[in-house]
Amino acid sequence: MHPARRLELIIRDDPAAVGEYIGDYIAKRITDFRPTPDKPFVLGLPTGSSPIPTYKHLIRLVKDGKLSFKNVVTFNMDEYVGLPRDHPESYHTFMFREFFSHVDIDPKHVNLLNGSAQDLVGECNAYEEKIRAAGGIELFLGGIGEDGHIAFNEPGSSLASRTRIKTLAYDTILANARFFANDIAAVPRMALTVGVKTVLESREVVVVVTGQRKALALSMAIEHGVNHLWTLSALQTHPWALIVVDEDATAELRVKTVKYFKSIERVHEEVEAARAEVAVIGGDGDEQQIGVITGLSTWKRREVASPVLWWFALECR
Ligand SMILES: N[C@@H]1[C@@H](O)[C@H](O)[C@@H](COP(=O)(O)O)O[C@@H]1O
Repeated sequence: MHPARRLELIIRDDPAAVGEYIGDYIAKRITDFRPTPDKPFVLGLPTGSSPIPTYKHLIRLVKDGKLSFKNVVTFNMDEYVGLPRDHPESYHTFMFREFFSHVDIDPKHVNLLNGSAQDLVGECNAYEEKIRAAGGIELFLGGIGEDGHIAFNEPGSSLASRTRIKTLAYDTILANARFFANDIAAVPRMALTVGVKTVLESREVVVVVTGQRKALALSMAIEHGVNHLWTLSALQTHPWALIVVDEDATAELRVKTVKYFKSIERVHEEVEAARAEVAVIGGDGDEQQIGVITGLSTWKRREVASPVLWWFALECR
């Protein structure tokens, strides 16, 4: 399948529906990839409350025998500096509590930055190297902060940044105080984070954005230019990016933007349904012919057999 060369926005009613959508999406990517021990699927993962419904859905799929993480290698986005690994709010603890302990992943395949490493710079450089050695990240799932940061790439982060130590913005410290019994003083001031460039280098990026408090960040990221003050906006330069949001997160978007992305999804679904009913046979390029295995009449009934849609079906297969 070709990367779709676009930034796509999918809107669902609520966080649970967003989690289901992303969970199914990731499950399909992993299954289609047919990972093996020699060719594992490399998945980037976030923390935060937004991805929890996705983790819940993925766990359900594994428990139902529909998905396996046996041949999946993961890299997490970030970790606080100075919190011991076993601290209840470390991202290491979060990931095992919310996800890894409930699926069939080999703990040896789990990679998290160590925010207590003696040499933090060395830790960051080694992490980048490890990602490279794993063949790069196939799909990076991300969340965002209210200030539009992806991972811990706070406003002003270079869009060419790589894994490094990052001082947290005061807004982020305030937002994360809820995980530290609302004690602002207890929130770490620094973190290790993959860079914007690290995320952009993954072959596909999927971002979850839910809740009205993320609405301005979503608008700044997709309706305005690429800007280091809203680091999620860098996704506009990625060839294969998907943002999945709930209705609340669309509060600051223009009606026109929402309608546009909803219409794109509708047409895409029509094309997907039609594609499922045809197969492509024959030579290359101009000689390529479309052979209908089933459902030509369905195509005709739907009146979607226009040259543009045929082209699209071919292009996206
Ligand atoms: N470093 C993490 C981000 O990776 C995450 O996206 C963000 C959002 O958290 P939540 O989903 O709880 O709003 O929290 C932290 O800042």
